[in-house]
Amino acid sequence: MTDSVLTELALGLASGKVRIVDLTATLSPDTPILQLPTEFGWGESWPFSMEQISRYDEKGPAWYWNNLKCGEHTGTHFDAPIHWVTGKDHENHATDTLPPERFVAPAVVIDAVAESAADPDFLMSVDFIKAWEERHGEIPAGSWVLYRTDWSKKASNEEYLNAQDDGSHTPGWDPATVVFLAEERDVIGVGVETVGTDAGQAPAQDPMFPCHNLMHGANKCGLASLCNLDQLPPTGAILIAAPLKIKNGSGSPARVLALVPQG
Ligand SMILES: O=C(O)C(=O)c1ccccc1S
Ligand SMILES: [Mn+2]
Repeated sequence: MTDSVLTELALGLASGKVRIVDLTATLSPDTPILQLPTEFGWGESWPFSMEQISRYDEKGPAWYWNNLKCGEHTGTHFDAPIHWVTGKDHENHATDTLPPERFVAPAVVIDAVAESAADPDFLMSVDFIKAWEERHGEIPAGSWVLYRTDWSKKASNEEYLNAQDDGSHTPGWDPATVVFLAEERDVIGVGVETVGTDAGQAPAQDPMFPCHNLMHGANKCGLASLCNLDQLPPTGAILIAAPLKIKNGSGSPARVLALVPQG
């Protein structure tokens, strides 16, 4: 009798034929957060903070716990379609109403490390995607598209945010690429290593913040501040990425894992 597919998965995990890769950055008060232009409420989204309630002491003799405070879009996090005005009218578009089927899905990884190292304002084009598809096949519908830049390996928050007088300079998307992925390839959404799914110079793009505008407008999702994408194959990984089930939430910090076939 053939084993069920989940039995096969369990055997694969036990044997190491399926490896689990953690794509999540550690969440701490040092976690870098998005720097928006001052006219867009910069500073209203708080850095992550923890306030100890007790640690096996007079306030809690047998327990250790903390209060947490942060914005929804902090650290490695999930963007729901409700996050953007263009996604506001979709159904089941918030963190508590998104279908759970969106939280486990295949992922492809597009390597733009060299391009984004050469130009921090690199915008991934449709031609760049199509050249990738020539090598790896068409991006399957229902996949996450992960944008590998190795940005998560930057030595400091300053280098990671790469803020200059005219804002941050970090890679992102040509608007046409977002439309192509959302409409021609029907992806679940895109994931990036940078602090947000859009380029640092996205406020000056047309439309402003095109990945948020067009991806959430198409009822798609986003993942930001991912790490370890260098440990994933171009195709074949399965992503487990779920937001906290926050009522009417626009997003939330998430633990993002990849199941990667070995050998
Ligand atoms: O979703 C985010 O984390 C994000 O990048 C963002 C949040 C709010 C406003 C603009 C942006 S660009
Ligand atoms: Mn976000």
